[in-house]
Parts: sequence; structure tokens; C-alpha cells
Amino acid sequence: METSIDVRDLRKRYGSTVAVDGLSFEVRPGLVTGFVGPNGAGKSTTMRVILGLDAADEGSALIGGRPYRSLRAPLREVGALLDAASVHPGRRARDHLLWMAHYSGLPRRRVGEVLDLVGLSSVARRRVGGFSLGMRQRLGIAAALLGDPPVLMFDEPVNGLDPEGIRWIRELLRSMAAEGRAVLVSSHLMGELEDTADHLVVIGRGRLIADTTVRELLETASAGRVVLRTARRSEAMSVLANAGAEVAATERDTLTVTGLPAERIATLLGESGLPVSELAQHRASLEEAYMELTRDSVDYRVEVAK
Ligand SMILES: Nc1ncnc2c1ncn2[C@@H]1O[C@H](COP(=O)(O)OP(=O)(O)OP(=O)(O)O)[C@@H](O)[C@H]1O
Repeated sequence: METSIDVRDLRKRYGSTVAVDGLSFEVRPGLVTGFVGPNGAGKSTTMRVILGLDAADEGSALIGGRPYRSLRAPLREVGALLDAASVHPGRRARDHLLWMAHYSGLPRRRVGEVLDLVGLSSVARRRVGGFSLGMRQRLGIAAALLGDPPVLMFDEPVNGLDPEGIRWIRELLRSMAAEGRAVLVSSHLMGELEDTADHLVVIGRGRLIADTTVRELLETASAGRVVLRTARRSEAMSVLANAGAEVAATERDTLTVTGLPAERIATLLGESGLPVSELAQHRASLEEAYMELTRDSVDYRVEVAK
């Protein structure tokens, strides 16, 4: 199962909107790659182009070295969950999958297998119109798995799910990658991917912002920042600023200091007779690292009413 997704210099515009602007990245087998960016960053468009649902203006998006449209048995090559609401409500879950299997030349027995895998066997003869969002997501995932493909793509799969459903999808994604599949999963919330993704492709306004492992991203975001607590915060701020540090007041009695090592901070404050109740290297959360990265590429900000 050594199939990957290769996106090279991809460009796509809709009228005057540039949705994807020269994007390149790879989704490798055996890993869950998180595809992250603020709303409107171009994630869905990129996925649609990879799946041949939209044509690129420039560049390429290949699955196992070939464009989607030239794949002879697409469902055996790539499975995708884009829009879980797209199944006709009058159709029964099992019939939907049987029709897909028939249309794609897949054995009927796969339908029972994937229904078991996603936990829908007991409701397989019910109409999809009566399904909850979580059940629809599971059906969409069953459809993606039908051809047992080496490449999987999920667009915001945990949207609107309860914690049990979220945990189920996370475990499924991890186990699919552990079997050697290339798994691409998008989200506009980095936190959602914290326990799931090995690798991250972060985009904003259609461009690549970071292509990195989760670990590297956290290390970069944490680097050189020290957090300290002191009851005499404003005096500590001026002592450290005079020594050349950049100092930000965060919580009530807390400062975040950049530009001085922790030992130097301790010495300076000690010499000035200022009490320090806590002094530690800052450990950034993934969400924090992401906010930092995408600060300039958020299209729609909520203005706070004054
Ligand atoms: N069919 C379309 N016609 C016109 N504009 C579109 C179309 N599809 C996407 N866009 C625009 O392209 C940009 C990228 O949209 P896209 O849906 O790919 O972003 P996204 O990262 O998936 O966002 P979200 O997290 O909100 O789904 C947006 O400005 C969007 O309005």
C-alpha cells in the first residue's frame, strides 16, 4: 500500500476569488496528515480537485502518480468523505452501498463488511432520511472504505459529532494509517487533530503556511518563551524590558518573556529583590501554535462590539 497523494503548484480560482494559490504538499502512506486552515482557506477546493470534482487551473493533484479521472477503479484507489448529507434521504443505507458496489464492480460482501466496520449493521435497512448526523457520517465513511483503498480523504469528519463519535473517527483514522494507508483529514480547528495527526499541512488563503510534524510545530511555537508568576508584575516587567526582553502580561500575575533565558530572568529578578513564585519554559498548545501561524490569513474575523 505505497500510494500517496501529490499536490504540485495547484491553482484554482472561482471568478475573482483565488481559492488555491500555488499549493504543493504530499500525503504519505502510513500517516494521518491533518489538513488545517481557517474557514475559506481552500481545503475543500483542494480535496475536490484531488477527486476530479473540480478542474485545476494550473498544477497537478495526483493519486499514486495519476490524476483521479484516469484511475481505472477509483473506489479501489481512493475513498473520500466530503459531504455526508449528500445521500438521498429516501434511500436505505444498505441499498445505497449495494448500488455503489454494483456500479464500481465491487463484491456485494464488502457492503456487509463495511457496515460492520462502521457499526451500522443493525440500521442498514432504514432510510437515510431518518439518520442522525453521526449515522450519516458513518455511512459516508462506509462508502469511502467500500473499495478498501490505500488512500483516504475526509473533509471535516468530526463536524457536529458527539464526543463518542469523535473518538470513534479518531481511532478509525489512526488504524487506517497503521495499516499503511495515506490518510488526509481536514479541519479548521487544530485542537481536533492534536491526538490524531502525525503530520500537518497548514494553509491560509490558498497558500501553504506550514508542512511539518506535530512535534516540530509545537517545539517552534514554544521556543524561547518563559512564563513566570510574580506578585509584583509591573516592576518585574520594567526590569526585564530594561534588560532587552520582550514581555507580555498574560494572566493576572503572569508574564510571558521572550529574548532572555530562564536563568538570566531568575538572576535579574533576584537581584532586584522581586519575588517569583513560578518560572518555566512555555509549552505551546497546538491550537496556540496554529493561531500564531494563521494570524494573518483569517478571512473573516468576528468584530467584538464595544
Ligand atoms: N464553487 C465555488 N464558487 C465560488 N467560490 C467558491 C466555490 N468554492 C469555494 N469558493 C471560495 O473559495 C475559497 C476557498 O473555499 P474552500 O471551501 O475551499 O475553503 P475551506 O478551507 O474548505 O473552508 P471551510 O473550512 O469553510 O470549508 C472561499 O473563498 C470560497 O468562498
